[in-house]
Amino acid sequence: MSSDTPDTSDLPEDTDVADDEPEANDSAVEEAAKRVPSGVPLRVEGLVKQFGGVTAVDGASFEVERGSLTGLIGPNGAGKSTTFNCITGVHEATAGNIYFKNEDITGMEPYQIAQKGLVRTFQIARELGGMSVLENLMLAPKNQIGESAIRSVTPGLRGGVIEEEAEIRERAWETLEFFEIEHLATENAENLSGGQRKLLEMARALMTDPEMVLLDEPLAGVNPTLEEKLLDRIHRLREDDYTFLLVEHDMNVIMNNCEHVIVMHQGNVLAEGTGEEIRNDERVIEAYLGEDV
Ligand SMILES: Nc1ncnc2c1ncn2[C@@H]1O[C@H](COP(=O)(O)OP(=O)(O)OP(=O)(O)O)[C@@H](O)[C@H]1O
Repeated sequence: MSSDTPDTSDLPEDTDVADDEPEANDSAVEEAAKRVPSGVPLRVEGLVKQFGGVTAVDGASFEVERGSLTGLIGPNGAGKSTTFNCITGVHEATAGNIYFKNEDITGMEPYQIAQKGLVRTFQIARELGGMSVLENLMLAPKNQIGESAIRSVTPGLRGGVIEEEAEIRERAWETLEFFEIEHLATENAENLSGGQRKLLEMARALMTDPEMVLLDEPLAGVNPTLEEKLLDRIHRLREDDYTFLLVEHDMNVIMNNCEHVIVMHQGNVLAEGTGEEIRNDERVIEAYLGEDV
């Protein structure tokens, strides 16, 4: 399947793509269509990942809807992190395929996948801990995307190229303000609290102008105030058409925030549905064996 062919089948009904549009609008419509990704940006098909004799992921298949906040849950060892690592190119899949916006990204390098707009948050590495929060943000696009292909982070200009440091700096400040951590701009990252680090990790991911963000336990160790702020920002970004896939052990967070939940168990997808459906699914209850679902 060609990655360059936009899938317009999921265009909302109120878009101005119509047969009777005047010809003068055609190029504008084409441009708009190019910016509209598939309704299902992420599709995982029969994913298998083995480490020696250990099968961590065993044929998992699922889809994530564009603009959704989808939860990926499962008991310890279910294969969630390994799935994340395969999707983002950190691990090479043993078998199966991963499609992002209808393009087969299986086997691509993490930076190539990031270039396509699919990123995951990473813990702030030790070497970045000694740098300021602002420097951490300014380095993020270069680290994850590669200097030659830094995409504009200005809404509506996705796909453009920015090279000037001033623009990256401006975007970094906007991102700091969005997370209300501009007062920490000059602070060394290693001095941040656990919760502030989580905000910085998320902010770094956003600096790469992603369309989809994979969040692996973004709220672990975060106090309730910062947790509320982080969730609020995720919802605001989602309204802005970002897509999120969230691994989180706190079931209340999943149930209260995710409109769709995928449950993994023993490397495969056990069940999918709304939080309510999942909560009442006997197979899920059994898989967790007494954990509070
Ligand atoms: N690098 C590795 N080498 C060998 N086995 C691994 C490796 N990574 C994961 N595994 C194994 O694969 C299985 C799935 O692990 P994974 O970390 O993906 O599960 P998880 O659902 O994220 O678990 P948790 O919720 O506890 O973080 C586990 O049995 C784990 O021990």
